Amino acid sequence: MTAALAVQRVYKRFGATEVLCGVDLSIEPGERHALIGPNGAGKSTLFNLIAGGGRPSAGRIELFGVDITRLGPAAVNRRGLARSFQNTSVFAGLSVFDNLRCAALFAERGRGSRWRRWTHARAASERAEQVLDAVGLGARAQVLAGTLSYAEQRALDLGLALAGGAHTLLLDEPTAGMNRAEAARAIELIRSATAGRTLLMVEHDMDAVFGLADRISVLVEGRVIATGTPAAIRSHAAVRAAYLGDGFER
Ligand SMILES: Nc1ncnc2c1ncn2[C@@H]1O[C@H](COP(=O)(O)OP(=O)(O)OP(=O)(O)O)[C@@H](O)[C@H]1O
Repeated sequence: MTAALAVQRVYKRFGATEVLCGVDLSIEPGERHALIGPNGAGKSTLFNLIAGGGRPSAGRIELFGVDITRLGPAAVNRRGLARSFQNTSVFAGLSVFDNLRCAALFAERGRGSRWRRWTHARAASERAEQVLDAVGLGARAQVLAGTLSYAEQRALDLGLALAGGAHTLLLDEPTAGMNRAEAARAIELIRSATAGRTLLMVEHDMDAVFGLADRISVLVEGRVIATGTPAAIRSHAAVRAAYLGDGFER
């Protein structure tokens, strides 16, 4: 089967510093994959490269078999990969619904006849309605996005990626800055709203990682030292030594 996302022998150097040293990752369509590792391991650098925010020094990145190594962020996004940021990217002055409609319109942006543009506008509104419910913001549709709570803004941010039609999502610390109850709700929301899509997330919260991921890769000093199911990673001696610690019993 063609991988949804394939990272092949990827290196990244900044000057004399080698931050990524031959990273391989293969993520199946529909898989939820978490990337964990200590601070400075290179997780954000790898995310940037996948999303088109930089070029690897060497190696190749494929999205559903298509080489995206040298594409910029907009071109990668057009091919169905969306990245959500810790700093949410919602339009504060627009309503929740209009945020979602804009994302859907942008994805549906139609050229051609007036009739075709009208049908695109209608399809965008319908998609916005669907996503609104999927991310649990149905009751907040007409509220200005800037007045949402932080957790709601993260939900809307996820909604923007879904409304844009992304089949592959990169989530950057989706529960960062949330209390335990908010984080637990966010995990459930991500699980239900992204069903059937491919997910790669960087996350430090081990409840979120072990609760959501089908497989986990552990990055240490620019190298993937282990990839496996949560159970395999939990009991992996090198992972425990390098990252989880011996007190980790979840
Ligand atoms: N543009 C850059 N120029 C030079 N060094 C960089 C650059 N970007 C990142 N680095 C270095 O690369 C290393 C990896 O950083 P990165 O942010 O990818 O790690 P991380 O695993 O995401 O860490 P954290 O969990 O703290 O976010 C760090 O030592 C960082 O200082």
